[in-house]
Amino acid sequence: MNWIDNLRRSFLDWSAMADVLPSMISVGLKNTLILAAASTVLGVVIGMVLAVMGISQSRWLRLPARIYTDIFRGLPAIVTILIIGQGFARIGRDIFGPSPFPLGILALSLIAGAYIGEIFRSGIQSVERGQMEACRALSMSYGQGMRLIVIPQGVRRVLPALVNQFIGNVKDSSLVYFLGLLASEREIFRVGQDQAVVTGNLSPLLLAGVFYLVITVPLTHFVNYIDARLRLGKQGRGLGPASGLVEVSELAAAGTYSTTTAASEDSRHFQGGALQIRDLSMAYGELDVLKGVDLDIAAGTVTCIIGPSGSGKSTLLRCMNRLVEPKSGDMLLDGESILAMRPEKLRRRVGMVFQHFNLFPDHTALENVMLALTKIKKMSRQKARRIAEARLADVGLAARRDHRPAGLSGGQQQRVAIARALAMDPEVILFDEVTSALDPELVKGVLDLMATLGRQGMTMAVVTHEMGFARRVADQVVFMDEGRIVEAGSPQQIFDNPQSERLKRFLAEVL
Ligand SMILES: Nc1ncnc2c1ncn2[C@@H]1O[C@H](COP(=O)(O)OP(=O)(O)OP(=O)(O)O)[C@@H](O)[C@H]1O
Repeated sequence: MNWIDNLRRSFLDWSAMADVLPSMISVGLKNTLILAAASTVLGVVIGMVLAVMGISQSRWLRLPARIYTDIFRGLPAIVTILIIGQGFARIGRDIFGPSPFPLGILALSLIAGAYIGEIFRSGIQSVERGQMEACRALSMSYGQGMRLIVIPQGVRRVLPALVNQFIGNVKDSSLVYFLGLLASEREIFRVGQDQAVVTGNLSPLLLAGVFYLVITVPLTHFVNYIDARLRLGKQGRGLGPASGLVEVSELAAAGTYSTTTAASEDSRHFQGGALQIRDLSMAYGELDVLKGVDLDIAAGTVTCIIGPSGSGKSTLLRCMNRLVEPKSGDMLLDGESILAMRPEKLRRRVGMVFQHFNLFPDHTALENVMLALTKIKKMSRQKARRIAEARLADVGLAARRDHRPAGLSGGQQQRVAIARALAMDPEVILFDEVTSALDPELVKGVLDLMATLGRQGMTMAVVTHEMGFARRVADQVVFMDEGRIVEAGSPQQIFDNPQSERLKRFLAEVL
């Protein structure tokens, strides 16, 4: 078997491998890691700048980012390395001395930056819009929302892709030998190749290949593990997924909120604010969505807004905390014009709970509730923690405070969202179809909690399809159609004695 011997001599010459091993480790491995790590770090900086420019509103920021990316992604790596490494050799010598090593790192960084910028951009843009809305509803500015929630979440999503980029840099570092590195600067490939020439066989190169795999393969598995941990977080042991019955009993056990008792037995009392809406109109472009809405919501009362899909219910709610801006009209909160307030200041007083919860997935239940307290209200962590724990206990989730949203049922997530809004101590809470995304058996827990808040004097505007809830809990029911309030009155007036044809038809369909 002559050819087997040939192969063995070419690739498995153990003594040639043993000879090259020390310099492979002390020179090659070290330099490859320096090249790859430095160019990844620099590439991350360049990439983050490119990503922020790339998603900017300004064309003059987007355009240069686009051109940069197209150029450095389009050119073969070796061309960039030679152009930078040799074309700028003189300047490089003046700045860095005789070694071409720093220019090699720079060239690799410029290439990596173009890819990393695209990775970051797609990561940031893949974060659901609801996350930024939740930030704004918690009275964060756009910049704070980006910095605290959207960018970290986007970056976490692309962590595996970033590690792939590091792996790419490990491999691309083999190209900088073209620049004529000094002997002490040779990377893995160059050490292997030089020794292959000396021994006349490919075993040192095979060893170089093994070294590359030793770096890259464990890294891939490690990042997958980290990714899974970040996503799921630390899950409490022994607390499995909850059924609807468990959810209701969680609330009953919470003590402060009882699900069945009358107002006198509820221990808390909120100081709800009063809302007045005057001739409010709003349009999305050409589409008139609200057409002169007038509505009074007395302090400490529950107003349920019902109506067919597309009638403008959510838009009316979103005007009240200025997630969208009306075209004309005004809204008053305790007599003060909402439109004259700074939106961030308004949103401290008017909280919001969304259909899809919009919890921050990388944060535990406790951290979700604490975040705005520490970052917006500037409370100490201790104080914020105390308040957050109390609000989570109020909604029956003391035992699940260390869970991330992914480890909670929809009903529990929604109760965390309510605790998060309550923790800001608002005067009004807006509820936008908060049970529509829940499995039927989880709806009751959330509605019971809302009913209790209503009895405790929180001013609530509730867009809902739950007619039973509206009838049982609302002080006032408002029926909207085609951007107008068609009828408003007590639940008895609306459900038992509807006046307009449109409301009669609507009730016939939904009841
Ligand atoms: N961001 C937006 N851009 C453009 N049009 C929008 C936007 N949001 C809502 N609309 C449109 O405005 C109208 C009112 O929407 P809105 O969500 O307020 O209605 P709704 O009564 O809450 O309906 P639903 O019960 O289906 O949520 C609809 O025709 C909708 O398509």
